[in-house]
Amino acid sequence: MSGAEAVMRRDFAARERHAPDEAQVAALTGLAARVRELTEAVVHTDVDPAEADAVAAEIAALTARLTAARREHPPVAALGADGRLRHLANPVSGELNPIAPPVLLEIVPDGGGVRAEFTLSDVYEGPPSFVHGGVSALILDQLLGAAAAVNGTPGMTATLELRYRRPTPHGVPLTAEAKVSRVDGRKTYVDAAITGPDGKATVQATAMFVMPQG
Ligand SMILES: CCCCC/C=C\C/C=C\C/C=C\C/C=C\CCCC(=O)SCCNC(=O)CCNC(=O)[C@H](O)C(C)(C)COP(=O)(O)OP(=O)(O)OC[C@H]1O[C@@H](n2cnc3c(N)ncnc32)[C@H](O)[C@@H]1OP(=O)(O)O
Repeated sequence: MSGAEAVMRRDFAARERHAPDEAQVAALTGLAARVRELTEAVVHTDVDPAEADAVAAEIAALTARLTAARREHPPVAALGADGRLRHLANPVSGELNPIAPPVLLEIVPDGGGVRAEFTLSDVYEGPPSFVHGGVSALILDQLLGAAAAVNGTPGMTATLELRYRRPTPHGVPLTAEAKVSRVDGRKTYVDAAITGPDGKATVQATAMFVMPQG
């Protein structure tokens, strides 16, 4: 067993024992949604410095309340009741993670890979009016990895190649799709793209995932 695999297995087992129940997931999903609204409000606010200081003090108090009962690790990915992989704390798909848009993935039937429909707010802006290229890479890495996992050949991202064809607009519906093209032993090759509302690809990606030895 490789070092990375041993660490992941040990970590996974520790987190599985402390998975949140459904009532807690529902409440924390609502909490994360409010924090996303807070992030957007912080990015756009034009309040004066005294008001910003007063709000910061209130937020610090709220953070202390949440920290009163703290998990050692974020919740682990788990199989949901519908048989889908739920990445509750994932920075792309995690409904409990305020930094995730979230981009919720659907499995395309009959080996069609995975897809997602989502809209990114200007919190994710890079160039004016457009999505940050690193955010597009993050989302694509998640879709590519999920397609490899859904194919039954999960792995760690070993290579990720991106082609930025057109700027990706924020504030409009986007689609992303990923599908396995080839499996060669422990290596899985996957293609993906983000498509704008006009149906044209804005970013195309190819990745290779390697299942750690053992
Ligand atoms: C318990 C294990 C679970 C592992 C699976 C993990 C997750 C799957 C579960 C659910 C996934 C669901 C959704 C997906 C969600 C998110 C996706 C995001 C994924 C990430 O965000 S992940 C973080 C970024 N990622 C890393 O942090 C990787 C760091 N790295 C390593 O952990 C090792 O480096 C590793 C494992 C990559 C290889 O390690 P290794 O020891 O197994 O490799 P080894 O040397 O045996 O090579 C075997 C053959 O692959 C070729 N090869 C290897 N590496 C290559 C490279 N980079 N470029 C070109 N070729 C490469 C060799 O050339 C050889 O090829 P050949 O057989 O032809 O000679």
